[in-house]
Amino acid sequence: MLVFPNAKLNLGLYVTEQRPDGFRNLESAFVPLPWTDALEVLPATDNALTLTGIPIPGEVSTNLCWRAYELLQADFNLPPVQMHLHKVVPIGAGLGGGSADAAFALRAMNTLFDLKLSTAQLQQYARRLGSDCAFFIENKPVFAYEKGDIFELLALDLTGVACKVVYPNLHISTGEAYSRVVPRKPRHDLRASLAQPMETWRETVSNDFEEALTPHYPLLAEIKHALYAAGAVYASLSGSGSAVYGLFPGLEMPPTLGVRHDYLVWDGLL
Ligand SMILES: C[C@](O)(CO)[C@H](O)COP(=O)(O)OP(=O)(O)OC[C@H]1O[C@@H](n2ccc(N)nc2=O)[C@H](O)[C@@H]1O
Ligand SMILES: Nc1ncnc2c1ncn2[C@@H]1O[C@H](COP(=O)(O)OP(=O)(O)OP(=O)(O)O)[C@@H](O)[C@H]1O
Repeated sequence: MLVFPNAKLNLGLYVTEQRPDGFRNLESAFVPLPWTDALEVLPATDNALTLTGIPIPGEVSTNLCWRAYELLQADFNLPPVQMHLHKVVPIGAGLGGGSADAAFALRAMNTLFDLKLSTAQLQQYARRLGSDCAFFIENKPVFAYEKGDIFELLALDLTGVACKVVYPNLHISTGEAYSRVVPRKPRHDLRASLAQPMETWRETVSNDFEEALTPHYPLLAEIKHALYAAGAVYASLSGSGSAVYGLFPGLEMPPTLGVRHDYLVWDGLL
């Protein structure tokens, strides 16, 4: 079975509270971004995970696709699988790429082995693999809260909006990013702000990681500025970075951007 795990963008992100379990509560909106990896999962006689594309740090046995298999294997005594992951979405980008691989692996095995797990059950497994992971089970625009893994569906349709994502070849680890943010009350009601026209978001929809990380990584502000200068109606850091995106509603494709040629750029329609 061949699946294409897509990335996500965060529209607004408020880190609101330190939790007793060491994590933070947050409020954010997640939307799917059609920048994808490719993952093949096949029943096999021996277990294997092979990798191509962008190198993934760490042992293959710690890969989130593998950990997804092990979670289900422990409960359902699955046969061996052969998996191949072709990695395209940059890592440490705030795009949830690793989480998507894990969620799509869970979904693929649910189908392949006819496990009959419900959406809620798959989300429960996904939560054990990472805070972002559960989003990719339904993969629809949501308002997310608590650890970023409890959702309310959002009536926000950005389908067809031209988007540009710039990854400045800078790996920001999620843990490091959180350690730089001091939790505080949300500055705006995110759901109310997102219900207003996109032209207003620049003033009302912000990402707490952007303010905390920009003094350490000024290039994040430079990219955002370049996106606005090119005509973006809204631009922001995604998640804990380092990818910065711009939205260009009404265009068939985002304009070209004068950024460094070693930056990785994704252009397309949401
Ligand atoms: C920044 C976001 O991408 C926004 O969507 C997510 O909150 C990150 O989710 P993720 O990459 O799946 O993160 P996890 O693998 O669950 O956690 C990595 C590390 O980030 C911190 N972390 C993560 C999520 C959260 N709600 N609070 C945290 O403090 C913790 O230090 C944790 O050890
Ligand atoms: N399939 C995978 N793809 C990417 N990273 C993986 C994968 N499996 C395990 N990892 C580990 O997860 C780490 C990446 O997590 P990180 O949270 O920084 O990035 P991400 O999942 O790409 O996106 P985000 O920054 O939104 O969480 C890597 O350093 C790698 O060791």
